Amino acid sequence: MRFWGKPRRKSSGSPIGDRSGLAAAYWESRDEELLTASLGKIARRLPFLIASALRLAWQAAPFDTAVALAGNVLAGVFTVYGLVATSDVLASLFAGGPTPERVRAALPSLALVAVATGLRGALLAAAGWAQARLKPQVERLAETRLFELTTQVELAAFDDDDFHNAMLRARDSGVPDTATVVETTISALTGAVGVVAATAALGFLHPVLMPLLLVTAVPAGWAAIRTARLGYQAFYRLSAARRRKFMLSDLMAERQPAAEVRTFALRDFLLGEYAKVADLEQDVQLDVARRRTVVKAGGDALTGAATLAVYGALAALLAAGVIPLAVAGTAVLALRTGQSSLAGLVQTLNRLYEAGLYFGDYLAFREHAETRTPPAPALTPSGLALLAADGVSFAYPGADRPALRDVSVTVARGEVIALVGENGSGKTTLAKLLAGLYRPQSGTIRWDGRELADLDLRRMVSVIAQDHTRWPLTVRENILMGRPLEEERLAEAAAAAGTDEVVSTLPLGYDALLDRRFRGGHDLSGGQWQRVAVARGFYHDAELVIFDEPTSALDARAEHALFERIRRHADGRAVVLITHRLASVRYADRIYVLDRGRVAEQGTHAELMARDGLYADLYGLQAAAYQYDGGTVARAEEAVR
Ligand SMILES: Nc1ncnc2c1ncn2[C@@H]1O[C@H](COP(=O)(O)OP(=O)(O)OP(=O)(O)O)[C@@H](O)[C@H]1O
Repeated sequence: MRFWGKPRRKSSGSPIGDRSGLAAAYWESRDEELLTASLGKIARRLPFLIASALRLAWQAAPFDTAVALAGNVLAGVFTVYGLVATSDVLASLFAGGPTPERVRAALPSLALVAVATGLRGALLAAAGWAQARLKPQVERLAETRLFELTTQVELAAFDDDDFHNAMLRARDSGVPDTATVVETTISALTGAVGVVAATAALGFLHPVLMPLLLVTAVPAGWAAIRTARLGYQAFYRLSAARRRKFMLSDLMAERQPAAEVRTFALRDFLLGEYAKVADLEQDVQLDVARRRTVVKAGGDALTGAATLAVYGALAALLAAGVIPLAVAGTAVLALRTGQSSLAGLVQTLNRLYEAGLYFGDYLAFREHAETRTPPAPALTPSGLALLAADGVSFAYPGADRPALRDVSVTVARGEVIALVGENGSGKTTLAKLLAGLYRPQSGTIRWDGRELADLDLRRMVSVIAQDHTRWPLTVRENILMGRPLEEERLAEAAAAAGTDEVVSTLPLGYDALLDRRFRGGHDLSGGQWQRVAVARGFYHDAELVIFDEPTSALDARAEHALFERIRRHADGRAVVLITHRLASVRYADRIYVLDRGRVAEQGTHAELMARDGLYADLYGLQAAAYQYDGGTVARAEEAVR
């Protein structure tokens, strides 16, 4: 039951004071459905769920699936057999004659009961083992299939809220519930086989006994469903509170906000907020515990009454001579077996339906993600002579205005072009389009005359992103990123980016793990991380290298050295440089000035200064900021460099 189990939580991301930001989160999207699902709805959906789960189980582990299914079915057969043989034992014991003879007569049937029980136990053990083996294999297959898709879908899919939420739901709830669906499917099958076996045994004993099973099982089934519903209701009532609690727990126990919690003295405030939510949660849980106890007691009382009625009916059948005593005795055993199987079955079906909703999300996501996976291009370019974007426009999914409008730029081998402009003018977006990460909605981008979409650009383009990832790996792995180690190149790349200085301060050097969450892990400063990211770009010997704000966190000396190195790096490659440090783009072969998604100006530094437009304005502003004591712009520029 989800309510009592570990909730599927992800960090809420809600702002601290946001009391209204309690709308349902992606992992709660199914709560309402669980609350309102009718038995009919559950029953209609089950065949699809069971078929999908069994197909997946078969793909993950055919042998274990077969053993789990066959073991349970055969165990059911032996249950029937054992019950019928029990009736023979009782018939021999209740027959007339001296006791030793009656016992002797019962021995063959007794032996059959023992064999049937032993075989049933062995089959159930084998099925249980196969079932336990299935779980990790199914989970692994489900997860692998998901990640094969998430690493392949077009990048734009991650900018689409609906896609992103569906992906998170599939990953956080769908994958774990896939194994649950398989597990509960087999448990449901076990329960169903138990019910069928008991019913069949009763039928063998006397057809009139069959409906009695239903009478005893109905109250237990009702109690099982009612208890589950109470759990859903509570879970639903608490969903907003739970989200707030997750958020508070992140704020109080995570590393990143720890400093501000102290500097702003937020402790009492946060603990107070936590107490409010925890009180509410506790009240609801205690209320549910009380109501569940009442339901269970009611269910037990009703089951007792039903059992009494069934025994009364048995006694009546016995008195009327419809069934003999031995059959009545076996019927009691069969009823007990069937009763517990049926109550278990109802509970399992409820769980199956619940897990099935998330499993359904998983399946739907996979289907949708397939449609967002671009076909693998067959052509890998041998080099790059000219990359040309022509009349390119692009809008992010859901954005009300385009990030780029009718943009044309070119960069040739051996050139450095610079993209400059104010925040939000579209520089990073253009760089991502040039790298083939997004596709333009209109216009073309051609790599030596071929559309980017037709080319496999892996290993051809290297992007040092502005918001580069801080990979929780060693320094060496952070630079190599899966490429083979070439010591000399690693040393060169590290020296060019100034990463060698960072490495020399780490006790384990290149083997230092850059993640404080692990024992012996290190963290780096923003500038040190940037040096690692830049070394990665140099190490990956690509045809097109894009540096997006590579020096934003570097000190002045490192920045100067890096721009020098980038200029040299352009030898034999095409380089796109995005930076706000205009003094550093003076030597670019061409500068494109972007303004609200358009190329407002383009040319060399001298041409743009002579034009006295936006670039000259921005440049003048920066240079003026460096002027001191009446110094000239020329002196100031020197200082910038
Ligand atoms: N993933 C995204 N989804 C939606 N809109 C985006 C996304 N990334 C950027 N934008 C929007 O696109 C526009 C251009 O953004 P872009 O990051 O390209 O600007 P930029 O010139 O690189 O800015 P900066 O100098 O701040 O890095 C902005 O209006 C921004 O809000």
